[in-house]
Formats: sequence, C-alpha cells, structure tokens
Amino acid sequence: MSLPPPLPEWTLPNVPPALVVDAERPRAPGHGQRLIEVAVGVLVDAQGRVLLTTRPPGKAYAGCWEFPGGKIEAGESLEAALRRELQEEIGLQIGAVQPWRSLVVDYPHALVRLQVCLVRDWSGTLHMHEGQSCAWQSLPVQAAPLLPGSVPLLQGLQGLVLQPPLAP
Ligand SMILES: Nc1nc2c([nH]c(=O)n2[C@@H]2O[C@H](COP(=O)(O)OP(=O)(O)OP(=O)(O)O)[C@@H](O)[C@H]2O)c(=O)[nH]1
Repeated sequence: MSLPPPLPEWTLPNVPPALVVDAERPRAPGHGQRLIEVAVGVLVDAQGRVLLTTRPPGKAYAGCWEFPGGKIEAGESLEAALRRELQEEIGLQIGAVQPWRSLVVDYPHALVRLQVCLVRDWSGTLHMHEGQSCAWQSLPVQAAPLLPGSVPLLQGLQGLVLQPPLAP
C-alpha cells in the first residue's frame, strides 16, 4: 500500500481557529492556505504592568492596541523573531523569554497563530520606529480599541500572577 503524497507546507494545518474576527467580512484571496506564525511579546515591568503599542498606520486594524511583535521569518526561531521584531519596532534588546501560550486567529486579512512569550528582562530605551504609540498598562487595561486577537491574551494574563522579577 502506498502512502498519500505529503501535503504542501502551505496547506492549512488541522488547527481550528480559537477566534474568528469580523466573521461577516470576506476573507482575503489566498486566506487560509497558509497559517502565518507570529511572535508576540508580553513585556512585564516591575509593577506588573504590560506594554501595549498601537498598530502602525497602513496595517490592518491600524490604531488598535496590541502587544509588540511580528511575523516569524522562514527558518527563524520564536525567540530570534521576537528579539528582531522588538529591536526593529520599539528599540529594545530582550533577554530570556518565557513561552506562554499560542492562539490561532482567523482575520479577514490573514489566518495567524500567535506564539506568545512573557518577557521580563530587556534593556534599552523605548523608541517607536513605526509611528506607533505605546503605553504601560495595569490589568485590566484601559487602552482602546484593542486588537481582537489581543483580547483573549489579556484575559489570560488577568488570571496569571504577574510576578515582578526577583531582586538581585
Ligand atoms: N504584533 C502583534 N500581532 C498580533 C497581535 N494579536 C494579533 O492578532 N496579531 C496579528 O498578528 C499579525 C502580525 O502581523 P504584523 O503585520 O504586525 O507583522 P509584521 O510586523 O511582521 O508586519 P509586516 O510583515 O507587514 O511588516 C497581524 O495579522 C495581527 O493582526 C498582537 O498582540 N501583537
């Protein structure tokens, strides 16, 4: 008996979206043929606040508040992608990261899998390189409007004890 041919890598994996956003809007051409992997960083400061930034002008859901991050490039690890994106977008150099959870979100513009890490160790000065705004927010956050995919993450963080870093 011969095995079926392997699926092309862009075929939609068998991962049901946990969140369908704006379900009444049409999906972009090619949507769903590829699951886009996204590295997302939840920076937590010593007061247990998290860093949110706005989506830059010109991007889908521009102006909505999200966690910093971006698409993982081919062959790149989650941690390397996060390190690159945070340097490029907000000018910070991150240390060790703690993988936390993933979430598949079906947007009209793309099907994405958010791979979320907690980040408590970073250096540098915040600098918004893409015209975003930024805000350190205590939970529950006041920033609005939120990017829909960020909402379940914020809800999950709410139940998580956001420990401040240990004193040296
Ligand atoms: N960075 C980030 N992206 C998120 C979050 N939640 C969420 O659904 N996303 C989705 O993940 C995708 C991230 O793609 P992006 O366009 O921001 O990535 P990028 O910076 O590499 O963009 P580019 O390739 O257009 O330059 C978007 O579809 C965005 O809607 C979040 O909290 N942070």
